[in-house]
Order: sequence, then C-alpha cells, then structure tokens
Amino acid sequence: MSGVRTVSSSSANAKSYDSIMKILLVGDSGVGKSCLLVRFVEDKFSPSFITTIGIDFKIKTVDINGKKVKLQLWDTAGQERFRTITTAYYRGAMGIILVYDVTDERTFSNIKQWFSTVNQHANDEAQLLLVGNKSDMDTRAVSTDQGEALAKELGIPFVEASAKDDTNVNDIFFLLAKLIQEKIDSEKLVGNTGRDGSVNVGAAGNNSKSNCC
Ligand SMILES: Nc1nc2c(ncn2[C@@H]2O[C@H](COP(=O)(O)OP(=O)(O)OP(=O)(O)O)[C@@H](O)[C@H]2O)c(=O)[nH]1
Repeated sequence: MSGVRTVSSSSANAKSYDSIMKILLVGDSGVGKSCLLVRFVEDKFSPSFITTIGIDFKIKTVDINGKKVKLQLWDTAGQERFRTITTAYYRGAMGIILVYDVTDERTFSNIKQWFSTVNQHANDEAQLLLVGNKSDMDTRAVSTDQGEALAKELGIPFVEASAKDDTNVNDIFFLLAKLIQEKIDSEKLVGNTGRDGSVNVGAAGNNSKSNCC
C-alpha cells in the first residue's frame, strides 16, 4: 500500500517512534485473530490452535506518511468466558478489527453482536474494520459479496485475508493505521502517550487540546 512501510517488528524504545496506536482484534474463538497478528508481526503461521487466554499483545513499528508509528496490537480471546476481561480493553482503542471466518457462517452472523459490544464499550471515534479470514480455504460458507454487504451496512471498510497464505494481512493493519492517522490529522481522534507507554484516547472535542467553543 503506498505511503506505508514497515520499519521494524521488534519492541521499539521510547525514542524510536513518533506516535502510538492502540489496535484491538475481536471476533469468535477460532476465526484466526492470533494467526493474523503472528503473520503480521513475525511472518509465521502455525496450523495448531492454541486458544488465547484473556488478552495478549504484540508491537510493530511502521512508517506511515513519513512518521514512525508504533502499533500496539491487542489480541483478545474470542471465548465467551473471557468477555468481562476483554471488553475492559476496548476503551482507549483507536482501531478495532472485527474478524470472522469465511468458512464458518456462525462467526459471520455473530459479527453484528461484536459490533454492538464494540459500540457499547469502545470510544465513539474508534476506527473499525471488518475482516473475513481464511480466504485460502475451499470450504467457504460466506461469500465476498456477503462480507462487503455487511461492511456497507455497518458503515466500515472490509478486507478478506488469509493468515495462512499471507493474503492481504499487511493491508489490514496498514489500512487501519492510515485511517486512524487520517482521523488524528483531522482532529477527530486524539491519542496521548503516557510515561509508561500507555495510550489515552478521546474524541477531539473532549480533549483539552481541541479548539472547542
Ligand atoms: N486455513 C487457515 N487456517 C487458519 C487461518 N488463520 C487461522 N487458522 C487456523 O484457525 C485456528 C484458530 O486460529 P487462532 O488464530 O488461534 O484463532 P483465534 O481467533 O485467535 O482464537 P481465540 O484465541 O480462541 O479467540 C488455528 O488452527 C489456525 O491455524 C487462515 O488464514 N487459513
């Protein structure tokens, strides 16, 4: 994708980036959230399924329009029993990726529920993105048209991807980071980095830096 370039996939020190973006992945258990993250950050794929317990995170620094942006990527557990823990992390997220599995219709129909949970717990200004994963598989149950139609209905962008064969995985994260950056540049979203590297996010109108009336 033009204007976007990977800088490093290791933990960056405090002086090696211009800004931080907190991004969350949500969706049913088994749709491939962890695999998308591992593919993006480590360029690896494992066919074995190790379910996420609670929450996990990885870091990757990318170049967006000449600025070094540290992506703080939070991988939430899809299992219902962790829902109380995971929803606590929605607040402050600048970007949220809703993932379903194109071979599993149930994970697709559950996206509306994920969308509503996100709207309930996340900041109004968070940028959302719908991802249909496992596009490499022949046993498809959800068509690309269905994915596009749902994204249109929800008013969010859509990407089909495969963590396994590395289709569109970089595009997911770079597209989201670019959209977040555009919101920051247009002052719809404000991110402040705390001393510990944590990010506080708010709508620009709620932030003291905004030129509010
Ligand atoms: N064929 C194929 N399999 C995939 C793909 N992505 C993930 N998988 C497989 O799907 C299974 C679940 O992947 P995970 O990434 O652990 O799923 P998750 O969404 O993180 O699951 P939870 O941690 O329980 O929420 C694993 O066996 C993966 O190997 C893909 O793009 N293609």
